[in-house]
Amino acid sequence: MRYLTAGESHGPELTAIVDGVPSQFPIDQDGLNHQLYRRQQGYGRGYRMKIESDQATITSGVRFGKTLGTPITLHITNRDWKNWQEKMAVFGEPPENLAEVTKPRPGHADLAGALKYDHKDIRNVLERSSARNTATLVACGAVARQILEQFGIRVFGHVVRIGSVVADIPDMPFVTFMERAEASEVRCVDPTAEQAMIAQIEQAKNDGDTLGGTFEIIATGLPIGLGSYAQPDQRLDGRLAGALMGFQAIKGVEIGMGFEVAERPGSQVHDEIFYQEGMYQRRTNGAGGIEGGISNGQPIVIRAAMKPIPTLYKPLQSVDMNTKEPYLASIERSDTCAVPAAAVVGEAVVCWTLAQAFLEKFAGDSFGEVKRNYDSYMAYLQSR
Ligand SMILES: Cc1cc2nc3c(=O)[nH]c(=O)nc-3n(C[C@H](O)[C@H](O)[C@H](O)COP(=O)(O)O)c2cc1C
Ligand SMILES: C=C(O[C@@H]1CC(C(=O)O)=C[C@@H](OP(=O)(O)O)[C@H]1O)C(=O)O
Repeated sequence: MRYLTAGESHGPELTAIVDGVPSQFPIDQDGLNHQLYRRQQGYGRGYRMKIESDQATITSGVRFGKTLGTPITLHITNRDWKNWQEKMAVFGEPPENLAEVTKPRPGHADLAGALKYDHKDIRNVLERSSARNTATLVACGAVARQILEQFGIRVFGHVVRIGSVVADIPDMPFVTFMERAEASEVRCVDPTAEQAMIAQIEQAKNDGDTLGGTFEIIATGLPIGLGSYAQPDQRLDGRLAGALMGFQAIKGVEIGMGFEVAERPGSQVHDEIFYQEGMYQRRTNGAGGIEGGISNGQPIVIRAAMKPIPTLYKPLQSVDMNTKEPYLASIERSDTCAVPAAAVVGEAVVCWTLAQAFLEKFAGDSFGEVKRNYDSYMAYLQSR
């Protein structure tokens, strides 16, 4: 399974082509749109999220609700396009009053992108480097999620930290945990931390500043055996870390115990193996569900660190690329904090990566064939 995405932040639409989804798979369009809706929520986002109401329209690869086994095209309209038609016209001359963006924002793609692609107007960079594209990642991830759900695999994300506020993670049933995060304005399961996070976002907004944070993604119900140690690019841990660092502003990824493994002796890191009730069992999950680049049947647990939003309403020092004179960086309409949204994008890219590895292991042209391969492997595992 693979995808390509396209589209500018203020262009007419975003597009994704998803290839390799087996045939005869039922696609739930409301399910896709629900994931897009979730990405738009979260305290700290800017005015753009009030303009948009993301919906995925499918124009190929699905007939009467079921996949054909051929490429699926997904479109997401940019409602804001109507305000940008002249400035973002595909053909014709630039309008006379066009204000070019020439003062790169530290932390954004502006300077490196303008120099690399020889753009004088930084808008030509920011339109595509913008995290608006994460809507397409969520749409692709939503297709992947629907495949995983058919096999009892669930993927869920929640916010652990925003700025200096860290959530206390309570021990509670998984379903309650998910419900709590879903109901929280910052996707945080700790109500005390949630209030402190909101206060800190407000403070940053008033100060013209921005905030980052960390989120955790948990995937349950995975079979043993996704990914491989055979080649570096087949390792599931590397693929998941790459997927998370493959979208805007993610600067660090930890799996399981993460960086703590460096501090502890082996006896306090590795998960002992037991054989009980006819199966192999673990009592701990320091490995975060992956050993040797392969899923080991335990929940996969990954955390990602998001840097603060680069556009500051109280801008940082920069340089005008036309005059080389010192200037404050340009201000583009912006979010103050997008960690809750990033957690939803994180879920989506994890769904995608897991579904991709799943379909490599249980490959089939039709959904029925995938299911037969899965059932037969699960029966085989019972015999080991
Ligand atoms: C969901 C989400 C929303 C974002 N919103 C903004 C924003 O409003 N303004 C901004 O300057 N950066 C925003 N960013 C971050 C930039 O897109 C990102 O920092 C930039 O593209 C540079 O890429 P890098 O951080 O990976 O180096 C957002 C990121 C995500 C994931
Ligand atoms: C549009 C989205 O996020 C955008 C990501 C973003 C950036 O620089 O990454 C800048 C902002 O764009 P705008 O200036 O149009 O408000 C965000 O709103 C979205 O998440 O759908």
